[in-house]
Amino acid sequence: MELSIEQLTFEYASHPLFQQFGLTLSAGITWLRGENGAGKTTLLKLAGGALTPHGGRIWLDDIELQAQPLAYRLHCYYCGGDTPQLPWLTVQEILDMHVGLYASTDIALLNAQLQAFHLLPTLDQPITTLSLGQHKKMQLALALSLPVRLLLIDEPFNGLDVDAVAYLRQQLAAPERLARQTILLTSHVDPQLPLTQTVQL
Ligand SMILES: Nc1ncnc2c1ncn2[C@@H]1O[C@H](COP(=O)(O)OP(=O)(O)OP(=O)(O)O)[C@@H](O)[C@H]1O
Repeated sequence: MELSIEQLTFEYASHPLFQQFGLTLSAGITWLRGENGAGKTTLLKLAGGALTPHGGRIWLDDIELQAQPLAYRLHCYYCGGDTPQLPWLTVQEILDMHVGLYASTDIALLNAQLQAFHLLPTLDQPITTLSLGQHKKMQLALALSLPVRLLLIDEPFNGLDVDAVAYLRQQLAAPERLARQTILLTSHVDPQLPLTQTVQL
């Protein structure tokens, strides 16, 4: 598994953020560092196909994002902690939607992750009624279950209780996961995970 970003150019109206930016990531965890406003979240969104580059190319193995956007997206999951996009759905309906999109999802694994994050009692709640930490946990339960090659996680530990932080560290550090997934995460504190590399923006 390899994420390859070539000559990436991207700017917001008043912020030229990336100019001819390049990055290659292999399997395992990459810690993306940088001060507030450096562009970490923007880079995750670009790599996840949630923002469109103004120049350059992004590949996941042999799938180019711009050329095969749907195929690319089916191999990656962006875990951003953003507010829900479909606020009228319940937690279960959000989960079902993801299971429908990512066809070979292991449902038993997803249920185990939901149980570990104490989310099973929330399944019938409207997604908007989850607390910040519960919403993060729902996204992380999906991140840890979906059969994707690329995981993009913005500030994985923000808003989590102590037990959830420990559980997430153990799950992310599992050797079989590190062998099969490319994980790009941002964190302002040392994530205390086995790292393949650190990238400073
Ligand atoms: N939609 C937008 N329109 C205009 N500017 C934006 C937009 N989103 C982000 N920016 C600006 O782009 C820059 C990078 O933002 P980004 O969220 O990627 O930074 P970050 O490194 O993740 O920051 P933090 O550590 O604070 O989360 C910031 O200066 C931000 O104000």
